[in-house]
Amino acid sequence: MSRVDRGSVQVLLPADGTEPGTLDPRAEPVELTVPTDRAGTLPAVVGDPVHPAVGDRVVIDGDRVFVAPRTSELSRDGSDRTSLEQVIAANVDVVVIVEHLEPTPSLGRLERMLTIAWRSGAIPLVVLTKSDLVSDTEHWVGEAEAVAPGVGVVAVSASTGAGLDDLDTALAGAQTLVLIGPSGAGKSTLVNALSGSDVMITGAVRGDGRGMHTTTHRQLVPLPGGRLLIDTPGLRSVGIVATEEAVAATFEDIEALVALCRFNDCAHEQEPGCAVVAALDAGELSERRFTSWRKLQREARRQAARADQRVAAEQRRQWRTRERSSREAARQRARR
Ligand SMILES: Nc1nc2c(ncn2[C@@H]2O[C@H](COP(=O)(O)OP(=O)(O)OP(=O)(O)O)[C@@H](O)[C@H]2O)c(=O)[nH]1
Ligand SMILES: [Zn+2]
Repeated sequence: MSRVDRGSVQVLLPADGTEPGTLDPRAEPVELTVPTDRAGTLPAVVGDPVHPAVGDRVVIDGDRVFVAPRTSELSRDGSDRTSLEQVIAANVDVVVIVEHLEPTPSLGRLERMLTIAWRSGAIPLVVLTKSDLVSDTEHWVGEAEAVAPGVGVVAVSASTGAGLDDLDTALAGAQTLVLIGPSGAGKSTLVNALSGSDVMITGAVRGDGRGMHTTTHRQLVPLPGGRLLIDTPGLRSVGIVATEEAVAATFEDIEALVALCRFNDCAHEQEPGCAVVAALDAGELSERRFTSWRKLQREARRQAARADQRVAAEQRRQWRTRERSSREAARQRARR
């Protein structure tokens, strides 16, 4: 699925003669517009109808289109009361976390983006950009590796081409990518470098006298080598949708310490036998990382509580509706 709009979605079909299930960027794929139902959903291969997202794969049976089960979901916090989370990209293999080396990278932001990535079910990869502008690239690669245990870290420069081969190697086997990162980190530049052409002329708006229309910008871009890049507007403003599990995955090192604390319910403050405080005292764990862990944990808990509240509110609403209709039914029975 290459584009999701209100009322319809665009599905890219492989051009004739290309391998089924792949999109060759040289062969112009066939685009199919599929209307959604009034609730904005499409039937799924398995289970309830789903709100389609860019990256969804479909199964076509005659003139019916079904959404295939997803391998991963990148979500943001739903803004309305009916959706707790809004899926903005589906079936992403690798979340490329883009952070600039100049200005100085933010390790806290890396941790935040790692939590988003782990939450999605995709594999994160950290890319430090603009290495041509700094002389301490190796230092920052080390820092990034320390905050991202088990995650690949690559430094690149789109200007000189340094590191682009390493990036290509690190992406081997990844079919569908998204790039997240702060504005100006060099995401669009990186995509153009990966694709060898300017594929990222995005968000163009055209006026034709009858109001403004955004030109059909493809939200899924086929890259050379059979890769797909998802670039939806929602991604640009992706807030954190954290869970405690995703935070734990991001701070694996601290979780390992927590397991060593003497008390199961250790708050890592004054307790005797606290392995976290011991690591802080020994300088093996930085205050910065400890504070960042605490902060993201608090956010995850707050989000879970908010989600619970919304579920409860929705249940109350459904209960009131049911109650009203059973009262109505009782009244009609009484009239007869
Ligand atoms: N020197 C240098 N400049 C770069 C490099 N990569 C990107 N830039 C510059 O950084 C600026 C921002 O790059 P973009 O690719 O537009 O950044 P972005 O992450 O897509 O930004 P948003 O679209 O705002 O999210 C541009 O002026 C680029 O030319 C690099 O490797 N080296
Ligand atoms: Zn402890």
